[in-house]
Amino acid sequence: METKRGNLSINSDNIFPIIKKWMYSDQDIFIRELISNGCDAITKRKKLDAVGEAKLPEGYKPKIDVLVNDKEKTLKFIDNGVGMTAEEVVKDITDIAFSGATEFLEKYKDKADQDQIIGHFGLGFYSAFMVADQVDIDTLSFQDGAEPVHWECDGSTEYAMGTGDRKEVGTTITLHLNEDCLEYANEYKVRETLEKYCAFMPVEIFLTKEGAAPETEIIPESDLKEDDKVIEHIHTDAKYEEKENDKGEKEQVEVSPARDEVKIEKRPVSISDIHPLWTKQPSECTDEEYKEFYRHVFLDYKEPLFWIHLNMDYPFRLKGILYFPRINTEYDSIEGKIKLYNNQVFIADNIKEVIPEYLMLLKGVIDCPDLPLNVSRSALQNDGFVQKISNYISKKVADKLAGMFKTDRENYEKYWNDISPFIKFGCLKDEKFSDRMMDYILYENIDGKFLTLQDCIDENMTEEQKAAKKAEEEKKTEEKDKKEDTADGSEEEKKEEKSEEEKEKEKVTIFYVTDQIQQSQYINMFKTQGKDAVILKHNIDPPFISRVEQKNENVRFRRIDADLTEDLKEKQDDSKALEEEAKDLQELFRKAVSNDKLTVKAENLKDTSVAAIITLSEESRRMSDMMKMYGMSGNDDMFKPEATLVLNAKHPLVAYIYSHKDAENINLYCEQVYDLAMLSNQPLSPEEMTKFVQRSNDILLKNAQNSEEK
Ligand SMILES: Nc1ncnc2c1ncn2[C@@H]1O[C@H](COP(=O)(O)OP(=O)(O)OP(=O)(O)O)[C@@H](O)[C@H]1O
Repeated sequence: METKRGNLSINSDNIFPIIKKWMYSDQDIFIRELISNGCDAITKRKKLDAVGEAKLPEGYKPKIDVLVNDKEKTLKFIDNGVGMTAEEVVKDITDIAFSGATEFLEKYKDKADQDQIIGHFGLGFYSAFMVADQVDIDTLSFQDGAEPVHWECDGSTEYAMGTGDRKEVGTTITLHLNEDCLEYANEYKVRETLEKYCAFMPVEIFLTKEGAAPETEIIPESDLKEDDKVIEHIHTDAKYEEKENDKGEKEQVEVSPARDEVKIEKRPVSISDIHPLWTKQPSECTDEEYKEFYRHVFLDYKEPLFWIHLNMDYPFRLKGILYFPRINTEYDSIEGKIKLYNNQVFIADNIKEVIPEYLMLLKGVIDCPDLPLNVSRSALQNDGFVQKISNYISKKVADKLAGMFKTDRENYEKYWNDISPFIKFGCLKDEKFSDRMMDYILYENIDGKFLTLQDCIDENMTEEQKAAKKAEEEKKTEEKDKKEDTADGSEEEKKEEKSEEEKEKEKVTIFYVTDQIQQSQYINMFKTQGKDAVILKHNIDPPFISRVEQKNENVRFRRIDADLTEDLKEKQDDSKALEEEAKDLQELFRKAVSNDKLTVKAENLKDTSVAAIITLSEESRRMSDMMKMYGMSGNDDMFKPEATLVLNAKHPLVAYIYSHKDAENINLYCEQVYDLAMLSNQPLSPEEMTKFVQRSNDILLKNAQNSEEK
């Protein structure tokens, strides 16, 4: 073939500077693009063979070799795919591919920053010019009588094409690396990039350093395989030693047998696993395989809790595995990773347009060949199809969890504390997921048992609420029966509007604990009176319970120190007297602790060991917690939750204070009682703590002196 010179059909004088600059951020994708082209060419060749249009040679093994050469500063991609004829090189490379690249750049060059294109698909062959000053193609088509072609282009708009010297069908792309990109002549850099993008490509990929002496290994002759490149056969004779036998005679004993071994070139190991686990049927995969895949892909040596194998063919194709990772401590930040693939080609991590946000906390792989990847991220966001994918994944996760709840409750409970942050976050972020999951949310109670919301409601309903519920149900059935009896059933349904007060009355209160140590006094009181509370101590819980309250109008959550339920108090015989007592005590305590806004209540608590406790109004505490979370509270007292000091009128100390209001040390006692109640609710400030310790010492000293006087 005569050497032909031609012009690339492009508008811009030189698009390569644009390619280089524009793509700078993830330059390494050229490796993925060139390997993908090689894979496509191999797939085409196999297909042509399958339909009888081409014949694969005996023992054909599809593969792509990647050769790095740091001396020559080249990087080569060699495939044994279909190859190209001269006409095809002109048509596919100089015309089509180039116009594709030009169009691509025209479209996206101004949007590069804010509107990144997913995975930069569509740039193809010309991405090689991001790192190379010159690119050569050496190719031989599978077609009968095809001549080898050599094509080269130095990054200007001109190219040269002539007869090449390739002997076998397939294509070699040679990149003459530019001075700024010599890192791609480094074996380790290329290996790292191949592992990132090509770890699951459907064709085996082998990386070799050109010119380096091959590594060798010695194996037993019996393990030799047909493909092994033998360097030498090694025979080692058996070894004997002279030893004395039982009879005291000397004899030759064999100490190591004769060996036949071979020195071979180290067997190449493919960088790609061509059959990744997600491509298999879930029924064919073992637990060990799932765990091994997880370790290998995420380099996380903590075993995952469980996983979901996604496998869908219709209405779109999607396969993948999502793992629920184990969180070590409640303080571990949860950081997941979802790797997105398109036909086993890695696209990117954590693409929030496709994967529901809360699932990013999981770890996993998703392969969706139908994803429109050559569009911008913002377009993906508004794409109905992408939305469907996201919904499907979300539904699958909810189904799996619901299934586990129903059929494997024991494990579900075991994993609950690990998985609940994901689930609760999901409920907050995704309305549908929340609807699907609400019945399967567990609440661990103070005895370590796991309850559903309905269990919590049932156990916390007061007798009045139970009676009211029963009455309402009976009324409903009666009305239904009546309606059925009326021939035309036309009677209009009368809906009774409930007043706010009625609604409030109907609400079942579920108490919760956020800190088992700090709130232990309250927990003990609850336990003694046979009352229950659930533990909700994760950061996600405050917004989560607000969501549950919104969704279930008849439920309200109160922290265990929010209020005193009637169950903890004696049936009051003389509330008037208690009110009077509270009034006097309030005056006394306000003066003693120098806080004229302090609210003091007197109650007859059943638990006579408790002298005083603090209650914090739920609303003001939630507000204050929220302020703290957003770092807005500062030292401002305005956001401190409203505290009430509840004194147990039945406790002898409280009774003493009440009946000795004018005693000499009464302020000291009041302050101490107040601080002790505070201490069982929250840590004291450093100043408060210092005062408390000093005062405790004073009281002890006074007590000691008194005993001495007696
Ligand atoms: N290694 C190869 N073997 C055979 N043909 C090839 C090879 N590399 C490229 N081609 C041909 O050149 C064409 C253009 O390649 P290019 O990578 O620019 O775009 P593409 O692969 O068609 O699409 P994409 O934009 O998704 O990469 C290919 O469609 C193919 O016909």
